[in-house]
Amino acid sequence: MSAGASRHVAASVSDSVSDAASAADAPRLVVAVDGPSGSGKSSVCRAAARELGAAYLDTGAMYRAAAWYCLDQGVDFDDEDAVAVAVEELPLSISTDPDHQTVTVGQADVTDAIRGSAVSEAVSEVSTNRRARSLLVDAQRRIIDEAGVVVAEGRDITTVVAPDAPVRVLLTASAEVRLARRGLQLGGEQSAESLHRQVLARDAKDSTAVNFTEAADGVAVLDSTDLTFEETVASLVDRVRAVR
Ligand SMILES: Nc1ncnc2c1ncn2[C@@H]1O[C@H](COP(=O)(O)OP(=O)(O)OP(=O)(O)O)[C@@H](O)[C@H]1O
Ligand SMILES: Nc1ccn([C@H]2C[C@H](O)[C@@H](COP(=O)(O)O)O2)c(=O)n1
Repeated sequence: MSAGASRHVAASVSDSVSDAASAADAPRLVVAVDGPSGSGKSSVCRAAARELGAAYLDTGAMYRAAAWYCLDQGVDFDDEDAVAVAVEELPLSISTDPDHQTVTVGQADVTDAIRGSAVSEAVSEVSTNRRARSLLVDAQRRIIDEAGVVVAEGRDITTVVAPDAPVRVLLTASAEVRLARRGLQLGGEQSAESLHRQVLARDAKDSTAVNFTEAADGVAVLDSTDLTFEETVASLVDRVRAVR
């Protein structure tokens, strides 16, 4: 199966937002993965999707793109209605190809910009906005539906976006290990305070909107604290192959 290639720019978040488009009779399988910051969701799920020949959906990138758009439009984050309206009109397009992650807002390629500190610090203002969440959840369900076979990761995929997925996994690791991994990922020069803000403080704020610290009924825990990256990917892939 193909993970998709071309991109379509959407008129708003309510329209088509991904490159995923599967035929009605194409195989379907949703792999839902949630977990806290730095647990390895994006890297592990992207690698697993590649190995499975599946599409890959990074829902955090959608929240980040929404935050980028709010910043770009000068939206007042204290005004919940204004944030929701911005997300409603968000012209978002996201690739589901695990080999080519691209995110565009209108004509702007924001793939790199959404990883910057301005967006990282603002994104919880979007993810804790109920109307914004509801719009993005609807868009995610549409993308997943079109993708056929897809590994989707975030904070509420196992519980809200795709609670009926045949594979549902909470990917965890100890706070100490997650901080160390994020530090390494960012080049080893971040202060302890900065890492704490980017990992644990963000988790604390995001936890007020959704629960991703405990596995819901039927969700398997994959604790990667003592696993290598390759062992973690293999464990996820094995769980998918067991139901295929
Ligand atoms: N089992 C593992 N062993 C060692 N390193 C790992 C493991 N899993 C992930 N990593 C590394 O940890 C770092 C953080 O992983 P990643 O960015 O995928 O986390 P995340 O859960 O998507 O975080 P966030 O939600 O904040 O975006 C990456 O550099 C990744 O390669
Ligand atoms: N399904 C999701 C995905 C992400 N979020 C929030 C949590 C983060 O603060 C932000 C960015 O996610 P990341 O790129 O760090 O995975 O979006 C959420 O609430 N629900």
